[in-house]
Amino acid sequence: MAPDLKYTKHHYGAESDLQVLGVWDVDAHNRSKVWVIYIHGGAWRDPRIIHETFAPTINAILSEDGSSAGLRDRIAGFASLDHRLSPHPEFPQDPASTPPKELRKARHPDHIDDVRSGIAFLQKEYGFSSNYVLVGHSAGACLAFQLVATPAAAGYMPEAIVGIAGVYDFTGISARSGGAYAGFLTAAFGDPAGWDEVAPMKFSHNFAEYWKGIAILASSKNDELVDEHEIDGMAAKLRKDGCRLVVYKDVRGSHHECWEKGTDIARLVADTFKKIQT
Ligand SMILES: N[C@@H](CC(=O)c1ccccc1NC=O)C(=O)O
Repeated sequence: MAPDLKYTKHHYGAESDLQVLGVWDVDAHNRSKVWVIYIHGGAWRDPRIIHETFAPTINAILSEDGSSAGLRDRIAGFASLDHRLSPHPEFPQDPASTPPKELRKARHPDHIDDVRSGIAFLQKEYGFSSNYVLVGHSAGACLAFQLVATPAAAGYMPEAIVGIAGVYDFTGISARSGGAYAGFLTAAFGDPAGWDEVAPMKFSHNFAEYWKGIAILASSKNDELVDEHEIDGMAAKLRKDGCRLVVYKDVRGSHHECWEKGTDIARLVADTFKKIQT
């Protein structure tokens, strides 16, 4: 797992074993350098998709032969966040016998509260202010945009968000899935009547109001789980709000292949570094 970097696992919360994050130190205390922070996907509930799934991308960014040659010198470190998860019917837990810290019973806003706490923990430790690129896959991309939608996070706004295969419109994707996604969306966000209020594509406020960063949205034509409506709708919302936006639809492979391989996410991060100041 990114073998030439020092890896440390930190607990940023005491309520759940999932309130942890991983740090891969490149030049962590150099405040002129940029952090790359990852939020995994897994539909807010999949216990198999955890912060360590960022490792292939880190390796691809550090490999000098790809699109990211020379990038290492600009990077302070990599961090990857876990957050509390919602219940998953394929991984049932008995509340009577499961230790409270292991029980997956999160419901919005628990996931986003944890993302905010995790980033606050990193800020306290390393003080990088806005010198970070926030990368999110699927549900993680949704969480990244939820983060910058609230003024409470103002001190910690990222210079850029890279959203890959993101889920941004819960009502829309649930309808297009023929109801197949209603289970995990309800587990994460409760009654469908409240979904639009918390879905990034449906936010009533303007994204550019609190966040001045650049949005990079990416998708794969071969994504079997998240269709093109999600990226198109989110791009339209960000464009309407006047955000700086770049859209890439050239990610390869199935929904989960991009983080399993890491090379396409590495390329997106490298392109993002070309667009930011630091
Ligand atoms: N493996 C996941 C499914 C999943 O990740 C997913 C399925 C449909 C649309 C988006 C998904 N992931 C988003 O984070 C699960 O079954 O919980």
